[in-house]
Amino acid sequence: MTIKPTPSAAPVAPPLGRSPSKKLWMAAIKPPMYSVAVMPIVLGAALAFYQTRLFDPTRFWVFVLSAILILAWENLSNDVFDAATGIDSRKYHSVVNLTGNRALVFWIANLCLILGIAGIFSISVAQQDWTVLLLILGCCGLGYLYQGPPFRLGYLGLGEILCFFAFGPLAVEAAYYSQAQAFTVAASGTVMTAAVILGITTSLVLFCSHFHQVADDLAAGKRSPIVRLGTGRAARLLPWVCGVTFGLVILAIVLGWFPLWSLLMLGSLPAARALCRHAICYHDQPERVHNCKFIAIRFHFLSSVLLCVGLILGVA
Ligand SMILES: C/C(=C\COP(=O)(O)OP(=O)(O)O)CCC[C@H](C)CCC[C@H](C)CCCC(C)C
Ligand SMILES: O=C(O)C1=CC(=O)c2ccccc2C1=O
Repeated sequence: MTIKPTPSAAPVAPPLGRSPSKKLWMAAIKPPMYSVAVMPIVLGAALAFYQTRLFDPTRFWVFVLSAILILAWENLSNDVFDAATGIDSRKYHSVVNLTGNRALVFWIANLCLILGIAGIFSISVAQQDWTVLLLILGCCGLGYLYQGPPFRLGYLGLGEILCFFAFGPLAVEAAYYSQAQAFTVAASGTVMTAAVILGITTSLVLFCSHFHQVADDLAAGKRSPIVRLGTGRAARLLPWVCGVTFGLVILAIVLGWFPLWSLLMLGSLPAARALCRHAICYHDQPERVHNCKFIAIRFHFLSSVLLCVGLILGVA
């Protein structure tokens, strides 16, 4: 299936036809979304502390800032690349539509990427070891494959898989290594299980972001998992996927990979239930389900924070 880029869609004026409102800019920047960049770093550092009692605050904060910059690149370049296919023609909070200047957004995105990678590079220089840089370059590569020409794998419905590996195993292992500077067999079960859990909850955010976009995605030839499954079947999948994350925590505790305190993560069960109920109730009502990804972010954030707290308490 080829996606024929259309001529750059003329910027769409905001609904009111006035200069973009603060609300549109907040929707464009979407601050809560950056939880998905921060939590892999927090989880990786918590895992390293649990395993090695090591924590370097300077490396941690440089990594967090770098991750935020890299995710800013991903989102800004997403608007740039999607402007070429016309899929965002009705996305009033696209930064390209808000500014009407695709080239400017493209170069700002690239600046964010360069600064983000420079931060990661400084960590690798400090460690005299390129492992962290290579892992994060791999994340960036997955990010480009998702939306960048000529790949646009997100249009084939592969975004959630790319998202899982980028924000799960790759980012968490990179954050872990930036602190522990070693991968041990003994730690691998703990680190990988936690990374898989975070990868799943992060992919859930992307999955849930598509519920209200079925019409636009279909029109642009984007066959997201929700376009492929249908909104009803997709919504009914959520309880199973959330259940897998809780099952993995219990399994890891039984296997001795997680401390008993990790049961704290079950505290995010209400957030998971809220997500599932919202999607199941409103899956075919775009005007009601459009905020589903932010409910997914609340589950993602709570579950990962509680898992980190459980790991740290498990040290004591
Ligand atoms: C931009 C992303 C999703 C939005 O896509 P969509 O086109 O549906 O958006 P709109 O509807 O708002 O137009 C995120 C896609 C994630 C991608 C699969 C993987 C990104 C990897 C990051 C670049 C890596 C960050 C690593 C960091 C945590 C160290
Ligand atoms: O704008 C969005 O819908 C998303 C942006 C983003 O950076 C991200 C990152 C990881 C998972 C999902 C998402 C989005 O849905």
